[in-house]
Amino acid sequence: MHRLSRRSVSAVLRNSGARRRSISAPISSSTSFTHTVQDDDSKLSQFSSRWYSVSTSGRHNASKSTLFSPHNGMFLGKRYESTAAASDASDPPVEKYEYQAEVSRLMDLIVHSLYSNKEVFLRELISNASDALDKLRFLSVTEPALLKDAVDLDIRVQTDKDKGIITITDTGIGMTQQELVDCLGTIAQSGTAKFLKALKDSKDAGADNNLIGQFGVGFYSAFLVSDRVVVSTKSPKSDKQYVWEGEANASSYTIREETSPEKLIPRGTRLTLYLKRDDKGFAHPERIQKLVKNYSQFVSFPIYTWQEKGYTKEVEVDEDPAETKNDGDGKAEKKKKTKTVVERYWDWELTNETQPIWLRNPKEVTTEEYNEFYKKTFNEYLDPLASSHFTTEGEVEFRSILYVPAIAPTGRDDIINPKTRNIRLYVKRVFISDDFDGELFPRYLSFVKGVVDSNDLPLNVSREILQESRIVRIMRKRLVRKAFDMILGISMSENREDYEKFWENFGKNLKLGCIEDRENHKRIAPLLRFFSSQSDEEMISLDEYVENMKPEQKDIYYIASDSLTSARNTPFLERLVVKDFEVLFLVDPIDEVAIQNLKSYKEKNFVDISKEDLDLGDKNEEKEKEIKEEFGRTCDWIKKRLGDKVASVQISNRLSTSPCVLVSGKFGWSANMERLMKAQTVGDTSSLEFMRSRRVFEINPEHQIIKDLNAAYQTRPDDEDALRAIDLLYDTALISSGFTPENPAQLGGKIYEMMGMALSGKWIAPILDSQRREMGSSETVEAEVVEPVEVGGQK
Ligand SMILES: Nc1ncnc2c1ncn2[C@@H]1O[C@H](COP(=O)(O)OP(=O)(O)OP(=O)(O)O)[C@@H](O)[C@H]1O
Repeated sequence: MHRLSRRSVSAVLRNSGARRRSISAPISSSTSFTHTVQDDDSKLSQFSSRWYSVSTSGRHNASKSTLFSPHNGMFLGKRYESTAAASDASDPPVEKYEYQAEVSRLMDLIVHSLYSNKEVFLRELISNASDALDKLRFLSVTEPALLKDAVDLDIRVQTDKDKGIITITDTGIGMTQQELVDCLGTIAQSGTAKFLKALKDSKDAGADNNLIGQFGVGFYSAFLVSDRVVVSTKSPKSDKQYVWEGEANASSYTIREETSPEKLIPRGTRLTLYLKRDDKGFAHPERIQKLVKNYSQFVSFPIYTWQEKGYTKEVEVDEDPAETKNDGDGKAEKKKKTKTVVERYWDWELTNETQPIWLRNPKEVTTEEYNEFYKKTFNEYLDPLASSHFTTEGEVEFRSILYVPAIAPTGRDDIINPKTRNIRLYVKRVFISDDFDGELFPRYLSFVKGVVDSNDLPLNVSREILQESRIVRIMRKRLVRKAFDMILGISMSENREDYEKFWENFGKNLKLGCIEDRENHKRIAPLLRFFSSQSDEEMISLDEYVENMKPEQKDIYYIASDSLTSARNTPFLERLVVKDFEVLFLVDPIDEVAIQNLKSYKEKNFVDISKEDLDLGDKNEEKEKEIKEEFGRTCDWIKKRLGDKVASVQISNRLSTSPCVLVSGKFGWSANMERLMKAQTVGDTSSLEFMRSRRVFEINPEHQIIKDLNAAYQTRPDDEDALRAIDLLYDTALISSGFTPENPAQLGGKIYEMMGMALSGKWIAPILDSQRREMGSSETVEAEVVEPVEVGGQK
């Protein structure tokens, strides 16, 4: 589908007279009358005072007239008809025009500002040339006669380093006399106008940005490096060729007809830049070649640069009479001598790749070519894991090749650094930028590399434009979708190792995506991988988990832990293992938050098995009632002893071998989360305290210790040993459930105390007995009972 290029659109805008001054009389000719201009545009008015002062200065003995566009009456500038030119009857008249006030201002800025990135001038001018060729190509579809001159569509850059001149010639659409005035004397709603606005804003904000580097300023960037610019142009719409001439610092320009036969061109535009003294270095052929390669490598028309070449050849050299041999017959044998010389000549050299790989038909590009392009463009030494080449059409059109690198950059910080320069944006094959901050890809996908070439964005797209543009938002959506398709492709590859490699390098990014990109949960979830209670050596996908679910299983279970070993051994697993329910092991600190953000997968909720109210689908209400009757009061007794340390004490349905476990509140933090939060908390710990008080102490009524405690409550509820056993049970459950004890030394003390009680002279008593027997005494010697040690003020 053919589309009008952005520049044609900007020309339309320019001609529409939007934001122009109001004109109060009908206009019949472009030059016929003077007119009072009223500036009702506040933005323009800041420049207009200069305009009026210039227009009334009248340096020349010239007749003045105000120019309006014949198409729409738009104000274009003022024209002086030079009397000097008119005096020579053989020369066509040179017409002198004032720049529109904004152009003067812009040129003034360009000339008087010290911009470091001057070299962008070439990119801008080549891009104008490429646009002119695009426009011609587009129009020739309906008007084939436009191509009747049979000249190739190309761009040629010639340099004269001695004189400091650069000539850029294209065979594009050219400009008529009127277009020269419209286009090179005025600024409409183009990027250049935005540039001026941004410049004003940045000045207001006190910033001194290198705005030309960011924006480009179209044609006027020629004055970054030139004192004088001559534009000689021939439009197929006109029989005549016109020459526009402007100087840096001047407030006016001239237009005349080209009459020298040797300067006539069949079609297109020739720009001659007379470089400033300090910028003559740009006229070195090698430098120009380098700039073309750097900035305009993928312009879709051939760009030739004028280069010196050489070839070697053998030439005969004058023979030395001393070396002439006599063959004995008296005849002298002439010995021919040659030498190798380098013959130098100048010729055009193709300097860009005319067909960027992304413009080619994907069916015709080999994997090797994609990989080569990737390595060359991104300075990579490994082939990518995957690539995707696509075109989008419709609302927004762009072409792109995306890649998933084989490895993550070294230094983990880089992984979620959006400023990775991984996406190179082109607008109509002109390289625009690779310096993005999440505009084209969310930061969690910033590892994806690639090129994006849009026809819909303005060439001088700035970060601000990118952030605000609806086009960019649509592009971003599509790019993200394509990136996911590409990753899904790796995950479905027969070679499981590929995805393992991907996961190892970029798994964290996808988990971050679960947290940051709700919109794409459906795309991210199938790509996640975890170890599980039934697969702790090979990670599984959520699909594999769901496939492996038992018929009576409703939810997807998980436990978050700091290591596989502790996940494997957690008491929370016990009943699930008995029931053969698989449990995901979330051992990466980010896992738990990621899963909590997902909430469910394929309509199955994620359930943390370390939290209150775990329902394993096997409730037996009668049995529960029975147990409650038997242990209910014991629970209350334990709660009384533990006080505020726990929210409640309940009978567990998740234990089989452990006596008890400490469960997090339904909406509280798991042990894992508590540990992570603790590591990050500085200062106020009130939320930690609160979460702690929400824990639930669950007891296993089948366990002997609990049965003993139940008996203790019924017989001697005040027994010190029983109460100490409750304390120790709590502390032990704290550790085995993954929490950190608040006072490890005190816990140590309690353990020693219990050990003392348990052993109570088990090995020493027989020794004492035998000693006594040896001494012949019949007295029984009491084994020394270890007294409880007081630790931290508590026995
Ligand atoms: N080589 C060329 N051939 C034909 N027309 C040209 C050429 N160079 C410039 N023009 C005309 O001059 C106009 C102004 O060019 P300029 O580069 O200043 O602005 P732009 O390309 O429209 O917008 P931007 O400010 O975004 O670059 C162009 O829109 C185009 O119509």
